[in-house]
Amino acid sequence: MKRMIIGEHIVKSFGEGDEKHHVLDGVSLEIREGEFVAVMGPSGSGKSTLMFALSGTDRINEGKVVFEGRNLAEASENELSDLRRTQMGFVFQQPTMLKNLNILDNIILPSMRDHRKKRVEIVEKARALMKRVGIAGLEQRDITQVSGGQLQRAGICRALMNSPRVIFGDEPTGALNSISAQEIMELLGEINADGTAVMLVTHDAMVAARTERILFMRDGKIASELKLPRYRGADLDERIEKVNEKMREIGV
Ligand SMILES: Nc1ncnc2c1ncn2[C@@H]1O[C@H](COP(=O)(O)OP(=O)(O)OP(=O)(O)O)[C@@H](O)[C@H]1O
Repeated sequence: MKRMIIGEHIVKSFGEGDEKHHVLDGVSLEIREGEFVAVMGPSGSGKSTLMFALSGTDRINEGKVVFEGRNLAEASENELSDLRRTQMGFVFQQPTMLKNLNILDNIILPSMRDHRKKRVEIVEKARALMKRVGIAGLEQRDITQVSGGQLQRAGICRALMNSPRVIFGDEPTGALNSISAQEIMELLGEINADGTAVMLVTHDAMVAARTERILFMRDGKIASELKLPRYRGADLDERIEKVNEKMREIGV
């Protein structure tokens, strides 16, 4: 598979002088087209910061991030925001949705900024996605009238509206009970199987065990990596055990 994102010796620091702290301390990695990757590691090890660096959400201090052949350091803020909107989807622990809009309008909101598209086409796409993720019929509900799992599905629809090349997820199952979490992972697995790369930050070994490559971070560096065969619905417990074993081995 072709390389999609290349990170070379990424340094990201916060603070000044004596207070300066390298949150990412020379991280190099590659994400290939269609890959399913998880990032694990202790709290504060730099997982979310890495995701923000790779997605061009945050500028880095040193090193390089190349997305689809494009050096992000050379892109303007507008170009970065276009790139994120058209090529990337984002899913967070709690989908940030507006209370005064119903589910459908929340899903289509970011796409409505693209004036080249007609509302009717955008709505049609949103309805198709809602059907695909199992929340057809909830279009007119308020965001307070659906379950956490349903809201996350709506967040995933929103992330898929522009058919991104990659979905970045920061603890996408973190606010869900274990059944909903499994269902959301099932869905992300299907989206990945259709060719969209997925990169998830997680503390949950069950989540990581469903991916095919797990990066373990410690102190702003990638301390280790675990590769797994593509998950096909069996042996999840064994996979979880492999993840836990690796974490014990490297002490994270
Ligand atoms: N904007 C910021 N300003 C200052 N420090 C920051 C900023 N963003 C992150 N940090 C610091 O960088 C470190 C890494 O943060 P990051 O959120 O990447 O960790 P994480 O591994 O994702 O942690 P968690 O699992 O708790 O979400 C933390 O010490 C955090 O306080």
